[in-house]
Amino acid sequence: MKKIFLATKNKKKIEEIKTILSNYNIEIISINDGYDIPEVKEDGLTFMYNSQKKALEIAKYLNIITIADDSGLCVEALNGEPGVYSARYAGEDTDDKKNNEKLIKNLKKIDNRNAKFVCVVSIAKPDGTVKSYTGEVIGEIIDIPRGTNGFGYDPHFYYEPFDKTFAELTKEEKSKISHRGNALKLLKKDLVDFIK
Ligand SMILES: O=P(O)(O)OP(=O)(O)OP(=O)(O)OC[C@H]1O[C@@H](n2cnc3c(O)ncnc32)[C@H](O)[C@@H]1O
Ligand SMILES: [Mg+2]
Repeated sequence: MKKIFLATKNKKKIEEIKTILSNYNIEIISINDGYDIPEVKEDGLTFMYNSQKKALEIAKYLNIITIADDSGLCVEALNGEPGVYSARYAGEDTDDKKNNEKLIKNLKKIDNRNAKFVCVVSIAKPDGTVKSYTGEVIGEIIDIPRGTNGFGYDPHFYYEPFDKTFAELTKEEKSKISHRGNALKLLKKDLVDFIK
């Protein structure tokens, strides 16, 4: 069975990506399987740049085909912030709670709550070949958090078609409509050919 490494230190992402790629005849491995991977500096200005950098560096380091995800929340009234800085919105030594507090504070007295999650998934080979796929999902930011599933900004991301926040969805429900799910849907079309 072919092996693919998931280059992320975010265990919630690992769970979501494994859910989405579960029906393939591939073995998905990650830091949960005892691999120690170096920190990849996310110093690009775009999701695409950071996503490819993470996938390529780890593919070369481990000599295994590698998938990476760079993602974030883009809020219209904040000119697309926090964007590529989503994970460290409230500073280098931050967490989901502090990031969410900063987000809600910055949206105080702002009526326009339009936002989108963006995800760029990249798959890279140790020889430097890389392909990327982008997925998005549109929602609204609500002040009062709802739900305990998911991670990051999920409790504040209201998805109108389901009348729920992303944190009120199961992994399976979220993956069907999420930015990550949408990006991985595109990757899946190429996957078998890419890993041949
Ligand atoms: O870089 P890796 O190791 O993959 O893990 P990370 O958590 O640092 O991931 P990113 O650099 O891509 O930053 C993404 C941040 O954007 C937010 N985010 C991305 N996808 C999300 C989702 O599905 N739900 C909620 N927040 C999300 C959340 O704050 C993440 O920490
Ligand atoms: Mg990161």
